[in-house]
Amino acid sequence: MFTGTDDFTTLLGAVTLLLLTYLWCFRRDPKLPPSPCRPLPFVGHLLLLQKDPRPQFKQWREQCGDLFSVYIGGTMIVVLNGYQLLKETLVQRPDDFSDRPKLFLDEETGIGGLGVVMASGQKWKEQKKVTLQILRNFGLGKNILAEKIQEEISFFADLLASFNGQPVDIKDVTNVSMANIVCSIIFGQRFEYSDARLQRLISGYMATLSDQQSNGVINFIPMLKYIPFDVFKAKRGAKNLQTLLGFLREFVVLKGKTEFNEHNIGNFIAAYTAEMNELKGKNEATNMSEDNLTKIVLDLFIGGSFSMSHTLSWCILYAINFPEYQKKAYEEIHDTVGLDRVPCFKDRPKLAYVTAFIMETQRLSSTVPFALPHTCPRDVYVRGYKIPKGTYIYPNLSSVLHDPNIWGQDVLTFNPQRFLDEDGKLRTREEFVPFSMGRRMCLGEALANMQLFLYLATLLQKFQFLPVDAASPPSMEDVFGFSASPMPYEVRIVERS
Ligand code: HEM
Repeated sequence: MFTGTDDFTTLLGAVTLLLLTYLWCFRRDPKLPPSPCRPLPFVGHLLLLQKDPRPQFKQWREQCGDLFSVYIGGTMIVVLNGYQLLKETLVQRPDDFSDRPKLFLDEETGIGGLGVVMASGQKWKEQKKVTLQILRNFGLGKNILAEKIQEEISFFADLLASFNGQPVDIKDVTNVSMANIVCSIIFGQRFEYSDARLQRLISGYMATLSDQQSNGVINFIPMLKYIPFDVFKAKRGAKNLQTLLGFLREFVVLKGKTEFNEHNIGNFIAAYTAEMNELKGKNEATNMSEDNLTKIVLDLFIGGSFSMSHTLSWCILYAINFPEYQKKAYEEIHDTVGLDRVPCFKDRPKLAYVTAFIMETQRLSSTVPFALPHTCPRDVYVRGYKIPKGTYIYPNLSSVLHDPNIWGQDVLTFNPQRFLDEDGKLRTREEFVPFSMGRRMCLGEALANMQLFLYLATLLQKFQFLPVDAASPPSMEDVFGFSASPMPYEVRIVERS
């Protein structure tokens, strides 16, 4: 029989043992980047992390410095903050900071690590180079890209006109139009907005992005995927992504085999297939394959749809909230291009205010605040701290785009003027990094710039964007998820006479 004193001693011993085990397991290597506080066993800082970590990361940067670490489960994540540090790492040491970590959902596709977005090393370099080359070729000479974009904009403008100034949720329609642009580039065809195939693609990618918010934690605590009832949407996420990939693969077969013609390579799938056939015909070493192509098609579809749709929605939201800036942009278009023809990409150098309006939208909205996760292929040292091989590294782009030391104390105010000099000429700044920095920078930057310019210039030329209730324009707060999107809002789109 134990006495009360024995019970107490046993309990005290057990607690001490647990405490020592915890301190042993979670002892800090002083060389690792500092953390805001000691992580808890099994969960790390998970319970501390807010749904929107941006304000928290700002505070932790002040507490720990530009480089800090957070733990989810036992997995360390390093957050890189500030322009100088991002330059020191992503730009000046590309071999150390350009790989991607493995992500659970990508592995579930069965073709994980292929394509561009999730690939690393030599395979990634080749696929990115080929993809960029094809897009560049489309942008040269006859400029297939500009033609496709302008064709889509004219359908989009007809749709907006059909609303007759009635309130409409702009996000629903921008989404469809942006996805259609990607379709015309990769498949060589656009769809009617009501076409079931387009709707299927859009619902597929939206489901994938929304699932990622629930199952992202599995990347750091893998055993969570075995929790019953699919609490973390692991199975659902994998199934949705498989469905989307299967559908895209049908197009790869259609455009790359069934309808393939070496002399008509005006769509991405055909151009990639022609290049692959040529290299294989010459027996040259290449990683080009149908699986890589399918994955790139997925990358372009997701990469080219959500960020573009969010950015255009932000542009229109700011236009509603700042009618004086909308007017200024319209007047510039009116005085430079006139009203008898639609703006073309060659007009861009003359439309400095419109361009500054888009840049300020991208800076303030910072739609992809943490870029995509990077990793290092070996242990590396930064500012005296060790980042072990395979660590998840998040470049905090918002910390640059919202840095008052770069942009001034009014950093959170929308003001296109900050991208113009005294003579009204465009002022580009190297700290403008919505597309990230270094080798992993967005592959679609040039396309995005052309697309955003053509959309905004054409839409402002044709329409006035007005709030539904002039006394209370829609909120400029964002919704933080995989990206930062505007809260749903309605707008009245009135044709200019
Ligand atoms: C306003 C629009 C866009 C923004 C703000 C944006 C932003 C980004 C960012 C921040 C990254 C991550 C870079 C990193 O990991 O450091 C990225 C990667 C990527 N983006 Fe974009 N993007 C946009 C439009 C597009 C478009 C139109 C496409 C293609 C049609 C595209 C395709 C990609 C691809 C394939 C990658 C992966 C690049 C790599 O891993 O090497 N993006 N983008």
